[in-house]
Amino acid sequence: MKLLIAQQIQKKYKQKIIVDKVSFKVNEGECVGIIGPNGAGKSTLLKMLATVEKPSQGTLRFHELGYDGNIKKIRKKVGYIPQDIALFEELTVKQQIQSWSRLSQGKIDKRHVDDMIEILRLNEVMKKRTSDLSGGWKRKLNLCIGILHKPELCLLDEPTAGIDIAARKEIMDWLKRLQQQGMTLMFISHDWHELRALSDRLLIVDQGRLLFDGTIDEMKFMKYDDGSRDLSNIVQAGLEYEHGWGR
Ligand SMILES: Nc1ncnc2c1ncn2[C@@H]1O[C@H](COP(=O)(O)OP(=O)(O)OP(=O)(O)O)[C@@H](O)[C@H]1O
Repeated sequence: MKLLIAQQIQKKYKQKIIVDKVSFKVNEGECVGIIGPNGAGKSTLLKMLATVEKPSQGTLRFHELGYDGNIKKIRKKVGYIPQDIALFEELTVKQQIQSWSRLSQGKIDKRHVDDMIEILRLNEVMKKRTSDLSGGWKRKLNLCIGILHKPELCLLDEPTAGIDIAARKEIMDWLKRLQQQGMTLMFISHDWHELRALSDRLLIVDQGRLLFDGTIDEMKFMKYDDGSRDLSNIVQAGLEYEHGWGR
């Protein structure tokens, strides 16, 4: 079953095209990785899917709901975790989770929340003030808060950026657990290990365009016809990571 359908979506800031007529579909329960060079338009694409930005052109549908006129309903079903961390710094972790749960428009499933707290090991820092947490802990807390309402689709912008290997593994395990529970995931990453471990499918974005939509295994048949060095390097790195095909 299709969960999300993007048709020819475009985003312009002033006259500059940031996302250029991108179309793709996401099935229920799928995990889609998004990769591309810096400034390619990945975050802007994710923001449109999250209803944070409105496409300048094109259409987005979530199940049978068009994004136009249904933003409130869609936000209940979609979780978005941006790179920036927006937390109440003066609250303890426990208060933070309680406050965001109260602010949530949907019903909170306590088991889901407890499960996230456990797997992200947030119970170790429950009494700490948010302002006293390290960057990695803040990121984990931010991730937990972004999907307190147990959305059907979770959109993550570089969920493991700038954190240590142990915490990264916890986040990966947590994402796998969410996927096993049936959540549909889309995540931006620059890390082939993560993309390989989590994604069923890959979207490669460059200069606002969708250059590839398929499995990592299908990627080895990809032809570069636009001479994009950055993209070739990204694909090359992926292939080298896989089996040394690119060497
Ligand atoms: N609100 C905005 N106004 C004007 N330009 C913007 C705005 N947001 C993003 N851009 C521009 O759009 C381009 C793509 O940005 P975006 O953050 O989507 O790229 P990205 O692929 O996520 O990059 P990175 O991997 O570095 O995070 C950049 O050139 C950026 O400067």
